[in-house]
Amino acid sequence: MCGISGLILSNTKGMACPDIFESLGMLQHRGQDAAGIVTSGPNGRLYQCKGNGLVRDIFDENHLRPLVGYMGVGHVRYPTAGSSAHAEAQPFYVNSPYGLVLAHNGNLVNAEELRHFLDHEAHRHINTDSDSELLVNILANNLQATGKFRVNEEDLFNSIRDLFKQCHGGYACVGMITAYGLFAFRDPNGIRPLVYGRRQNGTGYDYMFASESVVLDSLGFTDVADVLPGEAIIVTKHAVSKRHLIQDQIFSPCVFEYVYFARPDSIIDGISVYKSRLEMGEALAEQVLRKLGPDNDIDVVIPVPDTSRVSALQLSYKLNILFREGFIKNRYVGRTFIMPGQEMRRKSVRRKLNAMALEFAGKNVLLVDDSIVRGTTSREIVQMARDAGAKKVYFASCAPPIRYPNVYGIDMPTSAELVAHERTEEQIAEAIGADTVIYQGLEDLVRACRKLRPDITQFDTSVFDGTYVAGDITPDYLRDLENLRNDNAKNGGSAIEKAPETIGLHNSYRPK
Ligand SMILES: O=P(O)(O)OC[C@H]1O[C@H](OP(=O)(O)OP(=O)(O)O)[C@H](O)[C@@H]1O
Ligand SMILES: NC(=O)CC[C@H](N)C(=O)O
Ligand SMILES: [Mg+2]
Repeated sequence: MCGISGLILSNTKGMACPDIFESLGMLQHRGQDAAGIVTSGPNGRLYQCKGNGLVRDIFDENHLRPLVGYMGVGHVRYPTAGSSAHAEAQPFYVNSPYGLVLAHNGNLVNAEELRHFLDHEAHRHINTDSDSELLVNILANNLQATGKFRVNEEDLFNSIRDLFKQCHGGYACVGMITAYGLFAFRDPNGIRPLVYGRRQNGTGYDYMFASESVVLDSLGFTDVADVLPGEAIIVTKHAVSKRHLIQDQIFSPCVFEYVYFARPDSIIDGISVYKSRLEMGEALAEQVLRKLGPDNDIDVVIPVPDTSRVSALQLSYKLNILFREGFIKNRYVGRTFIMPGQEMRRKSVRRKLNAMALEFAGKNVLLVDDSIVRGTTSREIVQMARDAGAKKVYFASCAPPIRYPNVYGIDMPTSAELVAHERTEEQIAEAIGADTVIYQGLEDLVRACRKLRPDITQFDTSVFDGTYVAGDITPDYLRDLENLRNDNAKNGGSAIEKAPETIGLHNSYRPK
């Protein structure tokens, strides 16, 4: 689940890069593998800095100063296609036509078909295995077909409309065309989130797009709204234009944004992530009562930091059982689920969380997490609770059992890696070492999210029910994906994939 942002200032002599840099820091929880910024400076020159690492690893003052220009695009990456190579760090650039830059959050499910088309029919060279490079080339090819010397609004809208028909899957994108303007669009099902807002600056307005509203709040943008599914927005020095380009798809935002990905202080598609998590806690409390009964023997409710905190607090309130922070999080260790490789994820849980014996010794504890995916966290956590002296360990999850791969931008390509795959709740409890597991029901989860937007009739819930809203997801497709992206396959990257340099634009990043 990458994070994207784009900014165009009203003052064409200003520098967009400091705010884009700030935005990436606020989106870091969406991708920890790579970060990048491309700006459009004087005389239509593009400047980029991108590479593998956290935002703070990639950018310092020396890297930011050369990123001149009043307009730019930023990205933090969590790979879901291709590899973690430097060359796949975003934003992506293609020179023809016009000088085009794109940052992508999501995942395409017809990448092979697009790759074939770009090779055989469009005759475009694709230099990496990234699906985002395909996306930017499809857009470039559509623009090229207009045959115009300079881009205009109508041609850009038409090219994006065609892209909506060609590209299947999840994609929220922010891009720019040199010396022209910034643009953004969101896939016809609106699977991945994207918001925008404006900020008064002298006599004009700055415009910013971002994956999450927290960016816009913090940087002083107002009039925040969602880019709608199938909508494209173009912002130039002179005008802001919106167009709804495709209407026949069912809006299906990803429910996992509310469960785990997004920051609680973001509002996505009109739904406060924080409030949805309170609702999840409330509904999960009912499940606990159903499974363990009102006369249960739970002594204390303990959240698994960080994401589950909001829900766990509400659950304990509803159950009228003491809430305690039994696990202390090392604030310098990032999110474990989005780390590459199982060994790294497993070790990180121990480095990240430490159990305080005084909250566990001799007690029956109910641990609450937002989700159980591979079971990496829960397995370690349950053992840590037992080592700290817990008598019984119940484990409750704010999300239902995750049994199916994700194909729209969450790196869960392999059902066999999921702890709930082909296991009953009893078997899951055994696998993670808990006395009992308690899961949220899918209907309750959807209800928790819909409460503030009852008009959203459908969410992408594919990881829970195997129903895929976009693209033709056949068993063969899932089998190929599994072979390509299971943990073992990913660990065998080639020397070229790991090469430190990217080709293309002047790159101010130098590995330290
Ligand atoms: O079953 P698993 O494969 O372990 O995945 C699920 C866990 O991973 C996530 O935590 P993460 O550490 O990524 O982020 P957080 O600090 O925001 O909770 C999530 O919140 C669960 O705790
Ligand atoms: N998580 C994402 O949004 C990933 C974007 C894109 N598929 C990549 O792998 O770079
Ligand atoms: Mg967690």
